[in-house]
Amino acid sequence: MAHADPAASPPASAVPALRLQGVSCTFVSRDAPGQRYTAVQGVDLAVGAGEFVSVVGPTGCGKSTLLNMAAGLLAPSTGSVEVFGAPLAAQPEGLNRRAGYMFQADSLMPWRTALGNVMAGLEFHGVGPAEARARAQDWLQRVGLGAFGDRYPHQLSGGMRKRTSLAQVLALDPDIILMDEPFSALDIQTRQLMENEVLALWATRPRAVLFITHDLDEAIAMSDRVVVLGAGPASHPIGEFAIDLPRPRDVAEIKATPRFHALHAAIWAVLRDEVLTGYRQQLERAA
Ligand SMILES: Nc1ncnc2c1ncn2[C@@H]1O[C@H](COP(=O)(O)OP(=O)(O)OP(=O)(O)O)[C@@H](O)[C@H]1O
Repeated sequence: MAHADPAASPPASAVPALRLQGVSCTFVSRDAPGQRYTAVQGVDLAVGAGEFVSVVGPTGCGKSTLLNMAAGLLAPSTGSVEVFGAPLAAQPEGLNRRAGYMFQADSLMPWRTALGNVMAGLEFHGVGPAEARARAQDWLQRVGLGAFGDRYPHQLSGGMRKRTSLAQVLALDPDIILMDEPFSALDIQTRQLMENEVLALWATRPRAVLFITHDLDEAIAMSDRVVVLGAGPASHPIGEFAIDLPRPRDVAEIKATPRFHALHAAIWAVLRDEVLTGYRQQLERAA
């Protein structure tokens, strides 16, 4: 019996869902408009299909810049972004259509109900109203808001609004999820609930996740891998850590384990000086 040569035709799963290769991003400087500021430089970062990867780094080091490039919202100055092996710029309008995004700020439309908000994304993607309604209702149910579909965003708590945003993203069934500090505005208990819910939903269908956070505890508790970015300018990954904690995880419980503490100590040893540098830079700019 003939066997395929694995080197000649790698399995589809070997193609990363997302790959940033030699990526840099240079802006016109905010502090001195005549000058340019290279936020990130020479960044190589891949997220496998179904892999949960967090990026941590000091404030202002370029985490959101990386995420925006992965989303296709920002074009790299040099280097390339590939989505399941296809260059991003070659995709319609350069947007990453395989990805759903969840940002720090609420992206809900205040004039639409929770159900209307979840339906809106589906309808925008061409799903008919009846199916959009059914899928939106199903996702609201799954995030625990089945009875709240008729509420407007201002009638929902911060955690409920986050759940609605999560339903909005997951209803589109993206293969990649890009999250930029999605829970940082929540109180600690609600945040832990949301983190556990995201992990539980992710476990039912693991998608590639690129998760940006300031919070090293959150990064370790959630991820398969944590990437540490150095302080800017020209920030780039300076460390990468496989998180070998067992799943399923409860984020509060996992943080009490010796392995979690060992991982935290190892990553913090790399991150600490960068955080201090980032903080110093911020003070200098403010002076
Ligand atoms: N549109 C822009 N124009 C000019 N400079 C920018 C622009 N966007 C980002 N920057 C600069 O690039 C650097 C990286 O910004 P970015 O928001 O990616 O960092 P971050 O790590 O996400 O920050 P934080 O941790 O504070 O959220 C910062 O110094 C920022 O001021």
